[in-house]
Amino acid sequence: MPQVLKINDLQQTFERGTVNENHVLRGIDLELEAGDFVTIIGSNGAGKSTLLNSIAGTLPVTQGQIILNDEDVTKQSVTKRAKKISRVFQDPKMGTAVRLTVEENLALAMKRGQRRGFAPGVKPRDRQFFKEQLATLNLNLENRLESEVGLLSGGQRQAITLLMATLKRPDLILLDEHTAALDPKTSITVMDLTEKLISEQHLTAFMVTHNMEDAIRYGNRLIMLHQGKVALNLKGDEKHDLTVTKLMDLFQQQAGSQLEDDALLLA
Ligand SMILES: Nc1ncnc2c1ncn2[C@@H]1O[C@H](COP(=O)(O)OP(=O)(O)OP(=O)(O)O)[C@@H](O)[C@H]1O
Repeated sequence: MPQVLKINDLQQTFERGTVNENHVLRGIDLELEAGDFVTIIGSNGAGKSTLLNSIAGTLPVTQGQIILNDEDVTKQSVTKRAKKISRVFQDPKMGTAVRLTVEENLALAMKRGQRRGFAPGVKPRDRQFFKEQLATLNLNLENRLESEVGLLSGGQRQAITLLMATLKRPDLILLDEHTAALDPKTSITVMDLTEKLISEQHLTAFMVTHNMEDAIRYGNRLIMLHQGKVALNLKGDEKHDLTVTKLMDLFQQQAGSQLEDDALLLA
């Protein structure tokens, strides 16, 4: 499988040189192959969002390199990277424009990477395409093309955000606790949809989650961040056969300390 992402010695230090200096990422080395779906866990403040922010470019890195499809993007602007990397956040309000309709939001997503005009015009041909895509979500959204997104439920919005993030196939998709704000039933719907979109389009993905069961159930790889480093990097059978107990044991062997279940599960 071709390599999609390579991270070399990524370090992130906040408030350098002050009493509040915080060395959050302390040398992360990671390689992702095409189609890898990596779940990321770690206790509060472990640096999960910081890792995604560094990859997306919203944070300049203190040290290290980020290579995406053989291109060094470490110093590239967020806008330039957004053509290749899409992101879904925890808050359903972040991914969509509330005052625009469902089809206008999708039309904007189709223009990712192009210069956007002011009017999010929707061509009849695209409308048909959006309808087909929305129908695959099984949320009856294909009949809500002209509804303002702000009127939809959190789960429906998160489903649309996912569709928008994958409409123009990204090289990498970053999911930052994207189901954490949803009720348990909706969360399962959105997770199933996530898995379907990732596998159908053979996407390469990172998914941060506080839900250990989800981290174990989904994806082909699992990474645990601890004290600014990758404490566990599980793939293949190790990932496939994982249970919460095995995960805790592995962590204990690796870190030499006991993992508090709560430290991972509590947001
Ligand atoms: N822009 C910033 N400036 C200063 N400190 C920051 C910044 N972003 C994050 N931090 C600090 O870096 C540490 C790691 O934060 P981060 O949000 O990456 O953790 P996380 O693993 O995603 O945690 P959580 O599970 O609580 O979301 C925290 O101590 C946080 O306060």
